[in-house]
Amino acid sequence: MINKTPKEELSHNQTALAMMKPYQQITIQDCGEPLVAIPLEKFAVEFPHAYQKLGAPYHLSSVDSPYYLRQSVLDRLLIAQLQLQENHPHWKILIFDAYRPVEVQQFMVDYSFEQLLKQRGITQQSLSAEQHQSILTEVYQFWAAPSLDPATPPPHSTGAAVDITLVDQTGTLLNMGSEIDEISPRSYPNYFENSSDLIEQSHHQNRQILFQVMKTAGFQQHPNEWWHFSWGDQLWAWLTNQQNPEENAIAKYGRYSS
Ligand SMILES: C[C@@H](N)C(=O)N[C@H](C)C(=O)O
Ligand SMILES: [Zn+2]
Repeated sequence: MINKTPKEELSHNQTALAMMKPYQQITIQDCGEPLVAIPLEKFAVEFPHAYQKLGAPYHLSSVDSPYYLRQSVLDRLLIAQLQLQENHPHWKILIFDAYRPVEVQQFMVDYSFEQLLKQRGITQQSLSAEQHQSILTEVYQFWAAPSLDPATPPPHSTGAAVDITLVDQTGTLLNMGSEIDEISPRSYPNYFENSSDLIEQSHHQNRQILFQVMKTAGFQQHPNEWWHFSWGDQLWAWLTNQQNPEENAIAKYGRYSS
């Protein structure tokens, strides 16, 4: 992990502020619903969890597992899976990530920044201020800022967001054409929509199956990420209002604190 100097810390925080997203202006009135354990036997899941494998600090939180969601969000995820199984018996939703403490959000932002440096063969020593800024901007297109401000919680820290994919009746992952968390345009939900390549068309169809069942259950999809869905958080409310301005939706969930 990169140990940030105070100057770098300031620069990370300034970039996060400068990159405030429009959905972060949405009012939050937390309904106080509990965070509940996901019944993992009903879904598909990978063990060990991807971020726990990387050493993410779940132990700092009172909820020390990613497999938690707010009650109504879990209810809707179960509805989405039933919807999926109407057309695809025995297929399952694979839960990649759900509740994420802010400490883990910070860890993953730092990790993703470090990975991009590695991929581009840039060392900390040779990193210019411009490169630093531009790589951080890329990271924040896919990761929410690890804000501790109650008015701008990272979506997963509310317990209302979930990162998922699909497995078929044999437990095999459907090919979505890119890995979860890939920082690239291939992660955009409709990236393969107009492809003439048959394999890429099947990636799009698979993404559409996931999108449709989640939409039916009331979820909104992150505009840059085929795998990220939420119900009741600020992004959900903002997207709902974009689609139907008369809704005036506000967020039902803020950062979860026990
Ligand atoms: C990158 C992905 N795992 C994710 O969860 N992104 C959203 C926007 C987040 O950080 O809340
Ligand atoms: Zn997510």
